[in-house]
Amino acid sequence: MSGQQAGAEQRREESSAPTSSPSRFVLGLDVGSTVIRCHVYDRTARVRGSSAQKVENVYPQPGWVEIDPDALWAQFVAVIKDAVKAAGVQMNQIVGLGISTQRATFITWNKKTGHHFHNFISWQDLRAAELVKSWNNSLIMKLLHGATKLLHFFSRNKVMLTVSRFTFTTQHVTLRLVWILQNLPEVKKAVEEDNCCFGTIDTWLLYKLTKGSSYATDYSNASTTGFFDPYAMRWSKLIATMVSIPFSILPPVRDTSYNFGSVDEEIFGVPIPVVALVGDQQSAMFGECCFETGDVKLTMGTGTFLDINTGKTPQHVNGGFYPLIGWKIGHELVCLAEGNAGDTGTAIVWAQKLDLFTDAAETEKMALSLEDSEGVYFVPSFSGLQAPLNDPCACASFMGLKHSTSKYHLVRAILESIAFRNKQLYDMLQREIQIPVTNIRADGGVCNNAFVMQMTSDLINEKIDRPAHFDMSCLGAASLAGLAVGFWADKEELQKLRQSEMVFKPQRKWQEYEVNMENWVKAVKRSMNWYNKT
Ligand SMILES: Nc1ncnc2c1ncn2[C@@H]1O[C@H](COP(=O)(O)OP(=O)(O)O)[C@@H](O)[C@H]1O
Ligand SMILES: O=P(O)(O)OC[C@H](O)CO
Repeated sequence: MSGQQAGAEQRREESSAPTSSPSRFVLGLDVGSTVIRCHVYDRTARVRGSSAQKVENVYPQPGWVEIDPDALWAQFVAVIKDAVKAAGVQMNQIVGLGISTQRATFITWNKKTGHHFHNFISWQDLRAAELVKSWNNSLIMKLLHGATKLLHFFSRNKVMLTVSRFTFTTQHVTLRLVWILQNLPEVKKAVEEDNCCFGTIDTWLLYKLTKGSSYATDYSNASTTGFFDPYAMRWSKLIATMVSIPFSILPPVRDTSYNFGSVDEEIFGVPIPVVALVGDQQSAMFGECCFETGDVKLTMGTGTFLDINTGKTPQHVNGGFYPLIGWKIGHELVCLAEGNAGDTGTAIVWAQKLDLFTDAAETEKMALSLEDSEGVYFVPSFSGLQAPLNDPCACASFMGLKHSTSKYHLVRAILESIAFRNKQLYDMLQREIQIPVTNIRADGGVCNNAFVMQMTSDLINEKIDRPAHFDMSCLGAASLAGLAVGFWADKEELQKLRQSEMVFKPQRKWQEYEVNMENWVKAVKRSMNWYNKT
């Protein structure tokens, strides 16, 4: 049954329901890299109850980042129960569940027993760095690039242009999955016996929630794996064949707002329909109501993700920004182009662990208490540097430390580095995407920070709108779920419900930052290729 069909049924049910029937709500969940949270939304999109827990990443070796699936499952169930309790409502008042997830974090499990073969391998994990390097320098890639460049020259076909510029990254699932297939004998054996399931977090949660009766992902999540073809809208035969990923382990891909099946009654006591699966950045885009071509959102959570709505067709790859499926709802297909920086909130969390402050909220005042960072620069690169530099071997570093450097300077340098990365990404967007930017909307935990917001607005010389609630991934998932069950009629209704808290306007000319930014770029360059030398 499609999301729209489910919606029609729900609307029918509501119109015949007695007026005294209890209020209904939808749940929006976001499984982030730092926090897993659930909000209970009413019809006005107001949050009626919430719950959140910190996600515990596991670091078994330098550069490896994993999540224990059993711990994640326990947290997922707990935040739902706690949020519903906090809202003071009953589980049977929940008409739909929408799940937004960190993308490209994956797991494999035994098809017969449902037992996982290993922890989730996070999108931040660098174990495939060597594979990435050797594939990108391989003869096959050179031949592929050469052949498609030639084909593009004669045909002007944009798909050929995209393939001619395609490179692997550690953030893609592709070569991390290849690493698992090559290094875990148990997985290899299961694949040979056709007993292996692959899934990103959404797929695995759906499988767990439905006790194995539903196995699927959605287009937005699939498009972030690195081996999905957004032009043909199916798993990429070319990439899967090239790196030997067996098709037999991949889930079917469905619409984003869709009836994926109901939660097994044993879990929450009632069978709640799972009616949206969506990648967190695409979800934030939907929650921000970035529905029109040219709408931009800037999410600053664990990482920074800058996305632009590019309309119905995927953009060709031009270096840094990559094409993604935003969402598919029936005949409506929205594509995005995205650029990212891997370490944003991670830098804040790291500094907090060092006791530079006790609460992230303090960082804003600490930064504002100084005129400048006194020539101290921070390079936010715990998981390498993404576009435009694309260096998985870059190190995180402070440069320009002096006897007079205090923790305040360090904190200010960290916040400035986030704004500098935003400027780098925005410049890249303007260079690569030939679509005029309409609105820019920010979200994610770090957008709480007015220092980072103002400096970003100054640097890019644009207004940036901050919503009343920053958990746009939760709201997006809830919105997509709500549309599927007729809780909300259409996107126009959602647009009317959107609340802006503040608009940051440029106050200083970007040239005032020019010298600082140049010095920061110098620091970034000096941090590059570090782990190759040591
Ligand atoms: N006022 C603040 N200033 C700077 N960082 C903040 C502030 N409030 C929250 N954060 C950071 O936001 C991050 C969490 O953002 P969130 O969007 O919830 O992450 P994710 O969805 O990736 O799990 C954390 O690293 C936290 O330290
Ligand atoms: O955990 P987040 O919210 O920073 O998002 C992670 C991204 O989805 C990775 O692609």
